[in-house]
Amino acid sequence: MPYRSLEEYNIEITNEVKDRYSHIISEIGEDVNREGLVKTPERAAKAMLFLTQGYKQDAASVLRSALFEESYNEMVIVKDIELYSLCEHHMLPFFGKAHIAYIPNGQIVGLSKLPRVVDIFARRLQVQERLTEQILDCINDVLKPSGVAVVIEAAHMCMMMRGVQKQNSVTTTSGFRGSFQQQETRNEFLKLISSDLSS
Ligand SMILES: Nc1nc2c(ncn2[C@@H]2O[C@H](COP(=O)(O)OP(=O)(O)OP(=O)(O)O)[C@@H](O)[C@H]2O)c(=O)[nH]1
Ligand SMILES: [Zn+2]
Repeated sequence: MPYRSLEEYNIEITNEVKDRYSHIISEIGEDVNREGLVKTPERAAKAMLFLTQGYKQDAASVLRSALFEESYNEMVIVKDIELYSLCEHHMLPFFGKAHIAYIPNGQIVGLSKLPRVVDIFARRLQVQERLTEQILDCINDVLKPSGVAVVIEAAHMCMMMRGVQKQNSVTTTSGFRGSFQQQETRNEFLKLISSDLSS
């Protein structure tokens, strides 16, 4: 296969996806040549490729890029990280918040890298359970902390706009490794993520 630059590759993929969106728009009974829809297949293709860009990103190397040796060994919590993902069953959004904690074991990570890891795994076709575990495992494998915990609370559009049509249900998933498997540590984390410092 001839060499293609990343830019050429992206243009090619965008065009492929765009053609398929054109077809879908026709199939649902719309006129793809109508003024408001002329650019829609391209916009939709770019949006879908943006929302699934996580396949091309390596969460572990993002974490590895900002590790610092420190003796701090208390709980570090980054809570209320907003997330947007796509459910793999309907390709409809699910969205909400992730809360992450870890207890360092000789090294800390740049704080911004935790939300970056959330985005990398969220920007794929997902189920909430696997998303939770992938974030957890990635942090555990790279930081090798004394413990790590992840809680995700999310609303699923496939349960709101269609199907069972429940507007207010929120799904919570969680995962705990190392010292978070102890009741006391886990409870401290759960208490801290449910507290609102501004009130
Ligand atoms: N466990 C889990 N299920 C999910 C997630 N996102 C969507 N689902 C569910 O995936 C299931 C797919 O079930 P199916 O019966 O094959 O699909 P369906 O006929 O469209 O189901 P309904 O949504 O009940 O209409 C549904 O129950 C969805 O609610 C997720 O992140 N985790
Ligand atoms: Zn779904």
